[in-house]
Amino acid sequence: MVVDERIFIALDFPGANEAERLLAHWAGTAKPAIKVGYQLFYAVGPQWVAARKEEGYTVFLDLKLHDIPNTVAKGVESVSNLGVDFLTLHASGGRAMITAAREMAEKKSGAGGRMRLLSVTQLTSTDQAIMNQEIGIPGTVKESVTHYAKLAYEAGADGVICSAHEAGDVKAVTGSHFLAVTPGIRPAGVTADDQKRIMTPNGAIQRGADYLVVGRAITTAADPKRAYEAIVAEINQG
Ligand SMILES: O=C(O)c1cc(=O)[nH]c(=O)n1[C@@H]1O[C@H](COP(=O)(O)O)[C@@H](O)[C@H]1O
Repeated sequence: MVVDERIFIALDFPGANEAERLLAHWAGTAKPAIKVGYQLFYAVGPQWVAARKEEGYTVFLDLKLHDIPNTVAKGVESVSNLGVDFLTLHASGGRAMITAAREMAEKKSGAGGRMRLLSVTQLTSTDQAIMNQEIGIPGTVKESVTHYAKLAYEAGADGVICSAHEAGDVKAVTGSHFLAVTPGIRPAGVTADDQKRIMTPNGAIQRGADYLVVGRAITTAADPKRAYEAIVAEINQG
């Protein structure tokens, strides 16, 4: 069984039973990288997450922190104790908030290294009309994403969450090592659901994405492992 560290499976489930049933498909094989969002986190708590780390999973904790710098730093302090690999925070929280998070992540770095911080730019469920008319940000989505990417880069984040459409633009205004992590992944023939800025797995890699976040295309498939393996095969085709 092949796993690919570039794919994070979004464990968007109501509880531990559902999440563990999904992970059981990989029992006895290499472990896929997982993303725990707040639906699962609020249900199962930090101990469940720490236990997955102890089992050897690469864990991306998607809590999308957004608050005053001191509060976010304290949140990062607590999350750092879990040993997770990645944590999200909103770039729209501003420079001081992101820098406070980075400083705390550094202070708390241990033998396993430092937790990496990913700043959310414009959600992949947002298109230009929503951004302009509802959120009140003028211009194009690309302009907003690159603005936030530069801010996040300068403030000390390790990368951003953006759609694959902007992955190359993000690299152009930051650097090749600044991570572009892309949800909104839809293999050919899979419905977009609530996502607006979607891309196929191979299209995302071709546009410079470092990591793909894939939820329903795997978790609601009749055979989740087969769906995952098809995505691995697609991105390795090049
Ligand atoms: O931060 C995220 O992970 C995220 C940011 C974003 O802009 N869009 C987005 O879809 N996500 C997450 O990525 C996953 C996408 O799920 P699917 O649309 O089912 O593949 C969900 O867990 C979302 O919370």
